[in-house]
Amino acid sequence: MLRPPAPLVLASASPRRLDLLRQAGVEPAVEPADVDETSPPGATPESLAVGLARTKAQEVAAGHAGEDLVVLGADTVVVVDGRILGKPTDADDAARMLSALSGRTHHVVTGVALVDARTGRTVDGLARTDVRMRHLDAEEVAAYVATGEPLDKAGAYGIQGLAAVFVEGIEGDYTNVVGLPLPLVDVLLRQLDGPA
Ligand SMILES: Cc1cn([C@H]2C[C@H](O)[C@@H](COP(=O)(O)OP(=O)(O)OP(=O)(O)O)O2)c(=O)[nH]c1=O
Repeated sequence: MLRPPAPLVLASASPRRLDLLRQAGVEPAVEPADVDETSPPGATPESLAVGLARTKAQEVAAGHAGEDLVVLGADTVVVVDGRILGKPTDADDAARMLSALSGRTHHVVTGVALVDARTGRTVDGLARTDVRMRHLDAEEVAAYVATGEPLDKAGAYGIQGLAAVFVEGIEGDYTNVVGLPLPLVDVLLRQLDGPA
């Protein structure tokens, strides 16, 4: 279970992140951040994920300056062949992403940032999980995309949903793949509460 030092605000519209926090015993206020998620040229997956997590958390924390709250931001990207896959723009983009992941091992990176709204202190970190996906044929990809599940998810799949069938194995934290690495959140909450 997580034990935040102050009430938590989730700076995210992701229902998966809310579910994971609830699973860990926390009922956060939800205040999605409105940030531009396009990848700047030269960004690495790690710098992008952590940078966006910080931007999301700091934007929401700015609206609560001085309040005794902890704001959590996160960003998840899928990486294959060094290429960053965010959320697909449409069904064709989703099908392209799934074809790129078919029969391969890729990795999922989630950046997490916590901001103490009272002091402005920010801590961040990232988690990485390798995911091995079995071969998917074109007809199967089309059927999966038609369910709509891939469209709001990085890499165009949900390991917690229908795509569980496609995943042969993972190396690393499962909750990271779903969108919020709970063991990392625990470490960061302790860091935020500890000496500077
Ligand atoms: C790889 C993978 C991603 N995802 C989801 C988690 C995230 O919601 C989403 C990645 O997009 P993000 O941009 O990280 O998050 P978001 O747009 O959903 O929410 P916000 O920006 O407001 O924080 O993909 C899954 O649900 N299952 C998976 O297996």
